Parts: sequence; C-alpha cells; structure tokens
Amino acid sequence: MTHGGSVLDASKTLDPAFHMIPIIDIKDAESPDQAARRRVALEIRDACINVGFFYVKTHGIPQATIDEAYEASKQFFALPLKEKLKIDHTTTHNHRGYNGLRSQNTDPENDGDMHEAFNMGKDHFDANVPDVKTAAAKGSMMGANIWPTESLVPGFRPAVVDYYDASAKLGKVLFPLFALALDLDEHFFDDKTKNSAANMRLMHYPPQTGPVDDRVIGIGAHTDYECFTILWQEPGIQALQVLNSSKEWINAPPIDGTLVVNLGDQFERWTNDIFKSTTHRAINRSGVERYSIPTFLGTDYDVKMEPIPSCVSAESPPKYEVMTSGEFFKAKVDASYAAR
Ligand SMILES: O=C(O)CCC(=O)C(=O)O
Ligand SMILES: [Fe+2]
Repeated sequence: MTHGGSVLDASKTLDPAFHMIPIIDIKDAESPDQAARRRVALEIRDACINVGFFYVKTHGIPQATIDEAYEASKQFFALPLKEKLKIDHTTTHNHRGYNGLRSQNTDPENDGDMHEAFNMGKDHFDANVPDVKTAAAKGSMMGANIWPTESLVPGFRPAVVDYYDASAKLGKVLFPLFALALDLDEHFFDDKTKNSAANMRLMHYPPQTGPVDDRVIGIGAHTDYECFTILWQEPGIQALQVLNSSKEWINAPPIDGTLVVNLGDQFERWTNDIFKSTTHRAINRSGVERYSIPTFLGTDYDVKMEPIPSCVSAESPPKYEVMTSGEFFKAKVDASYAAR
C-alpha cells in the first residue's frame, strides 16, 4: 500500500450518484489463485466506494437452507400475538426475541416501523466468550437467544440456526475480500471476528395499501450499524430502496440466485467514510405479506474501530471518535427502540 492509498484516490475521482446496484459473482472468493481473489475484491471495492450496496452471486448458501428459514419465518409470524409477546425483546437486555409492529423506529423522523421481527444471534458460545451475565452487566449485546415454544413452531429453531450459521459462514468469506479491497492483508479481520458478533433478524412486513402515512413505513430510512449486512429478500416483491447521492431512491429488487450485501456504519468508521454506509428503507406496497432476513456482520464487541491507515491522510484526517464496536452498536440499537 502506498502512502495516501489508491482507495482514497479512487474515492475522490468517482461520483456515487449510482442508478444501478452491481451484481458481483464471488465464485472465486476462495480460489487458490490470489489474482482471482483480488479481481473479486476490486469489484467489491468499486461497489463499496460508489454504492455501498451490491448483489452477490454464487454465495454458497444452499437453497434448501433458505427455503427452510423462510418457511420457519412464516410459521412464526402466523402465531397469535400473545404467543409472540411471550418472547418480547423487552424481556432481554440485548433486544433478542420478538419485536412487534411499530415497536421499533429506525428513522427518528418517523412514527414506528411497519414490520415485526424475530431477533437472534449465535446460539451457543465458545468458552472464550465472556459469560453472558457479566457481559449483560456491562451493557453488552452478548447473551443467549430466546425461542418460541417448540411445539407451536416445530423445527423453527434448527431451521433458523442453520440459516444463521450459513450466513455467518458467508460473512467469513466476505471479510477477507473487504480486507483485500482496502489493500489490507486478507487476514486483517480474522482476529477481530472470532466471537461471532453477528445478529440476524427474521422480518415480516404486512402489506401497506391505500394511502400510506410516510412516517409509518416498513422500515424507515436508516443506515445499518455493523460492518456489512447480508440480506435475503422474498422473491418477486419489490420493497427495498437505496438512496443515492442525488437523493433519489433506487429500487433494490430481489434477484434470483443472489443476496444483497450492504455496508454499515462500522465500515464507514474503519474507512473514514471511504466505504459508504448507504441509507435505505423498505416499504411493502405489493398487496401481499413480505418476508426478509438480514444478517448483520460486525467485528467482536471489544474491538476498537481505529481508522485504517490507508484511509486517512493530512487532507482527510480521522472523522470519528475511536470506540469499540460493542459500545457503538448497543447505543444505536437501544436508540432505535427508545422512542417507542
Ligand atoms: O427488509 C429489507 O429489505 C431491509 C431490512 C433492513 O434494512 C434492516 O433490517 O436493516
Ligand atoms: Fe438496513
């Protein structure tokens, strides 16, 4: 990496008023040929600097794993509200479990998101992860999952955990590509992502028809909080929109055989804004139910987000206070529920 860095240079010369979200085939992500891996990383670099969103093709998550999580999700949200409320997120310190319609407000200008969700994270912990109770006392996002009664949703937990594990594994494939995209050692994030700080949400958006209050939409305009998100969207339903620098909303429809990847605020902080954490929202005007599953991949909660040297210079001094990813993430998530 040269001083000043090609990443920084590129960000100065390109205009991110995108109208299309690129599709990137990551079949060579783990190729033994370093040049092939680097080619994928360069495509990712362009997308990260200009768009903050891309679709990944050949992502490796088996269709059966997706189908089972989708079915499990439909089964869960069809439960009576009183059952879902038995695992309400307010019973946990880290917002695991169920959040009902309008219980979250992602855009502070809005009046509650028109989605319900089931929130979870890694379902078992390695011995080196801090004890759940200690972590909770420290206000961490660590902690166990809570699950609906098995007999009400048979097979829910294994189906959800399988998809979680598959998307976390895809995250492990993507981190080295992001590192390469930043001209870092491919293993840069390895020791920063040992404890699976990945969180996942099953989301359900009821259809919104007729006049819709702009302040009550599926999920209000927001950026994600972690390094990046892997998003599965129900096929055939347009709902997700991404804001470009001309303040136009660009549709991000589901595309067969792909998943959406978008960057979050942690990467923006690591890269001093060179990687874009792009604003997005979702509104379901399709007339039918919509389901989606985002998995949010961040670094371990005790990792300090220090700007990557190639991303700062005399002309571009560090913009962000250095804090741990856990402090940052908890503050953001708490705030998204606070006003409700
Ligand atoms: O459901 C979607 O398409 C988007 C969800 C989202 O942006 C989020 O949960 O952060
Ligand atoms: Fe999001």
